Amino acid sequence: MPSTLDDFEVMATIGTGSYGTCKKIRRKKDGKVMVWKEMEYGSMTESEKQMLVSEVNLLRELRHQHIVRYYDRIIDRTQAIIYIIMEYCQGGDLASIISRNRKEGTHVSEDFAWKILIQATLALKECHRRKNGKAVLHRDLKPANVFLDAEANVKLGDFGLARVLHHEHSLAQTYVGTPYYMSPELVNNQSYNEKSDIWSLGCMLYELCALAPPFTATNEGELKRKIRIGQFPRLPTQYSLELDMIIRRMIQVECLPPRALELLEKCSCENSYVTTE
Ligand SMILES: CNC(=O)c1c(C)[nH]c(/C=C2\C(=O)Nc3ccc(Cl)cc32)c1C
Repeated sequence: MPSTLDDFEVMATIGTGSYGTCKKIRRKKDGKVMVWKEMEYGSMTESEKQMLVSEVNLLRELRHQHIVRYYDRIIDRTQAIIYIIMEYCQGGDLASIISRNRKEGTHVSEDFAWKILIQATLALKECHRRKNGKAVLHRDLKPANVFLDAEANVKLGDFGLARVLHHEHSLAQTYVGTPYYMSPELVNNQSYNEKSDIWSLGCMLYELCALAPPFTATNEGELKRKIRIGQFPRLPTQYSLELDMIIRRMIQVECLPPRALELLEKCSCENSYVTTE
């Protein structure tokens, strides 16, 4: 029996994310707390709508402990809104942790940084593992799209929708914000691939520790120049050389960053103290 809007009670608006509004909801029949992301599709072309539908169906196949679980979707054709029903992540997103640390002048611990690195890489490895020939690329890895459950375990969210809404003809969503995590292939107008996700993950982990992105600029031209050069400061000295080095491996211009699997092998030999599962 497909879900309807009446099956749920809206508890609160918890975020206006990159692609719509996130609301905390409670399922009436059993009280289970979930979220739905409301996305207006009225201004999308037919092909974008088809891409969105096939994208959501693909994402519903993703089952992994470090990827936000997609449960269902409701399409309200009268309002041209799709409601994507997903797992509730009580710990919120990494963007909130970074801004709080910036305000308080504090930093996440080394253990926490390794935990996020390993669990987010495990999630990417699952997505990049090709299923019937289709890898799911995130395309918009950033602190606002990485969530934490009640035990501060990673839950990667907003998978793949970026492709639909960043589609060059898309009117559904104008891209907002400076693309600090833009990978070298995007700077050079080449196609996005798995290693672009790894590059963005490296930038995100760098910002989690350093409280600023590796590459900053006042305009996109300057940002692209800095990314091409690929030089950025070492992590704050409270973080180990090993952590700095593995993040540096992910943000490499001269030779392509490693794939998720290679990263995990490197982590396991350098950090037996961080449990990965
Ligand atoms: C202030 N907001 C929060 O603390 C917060 C909390 C407790 N949860 C969230 C967001 C999500 C959440 O809890 N589950 C999600 C699944 C997919 C997406 Cl795109 C977002 C979420 C947020 C933004």
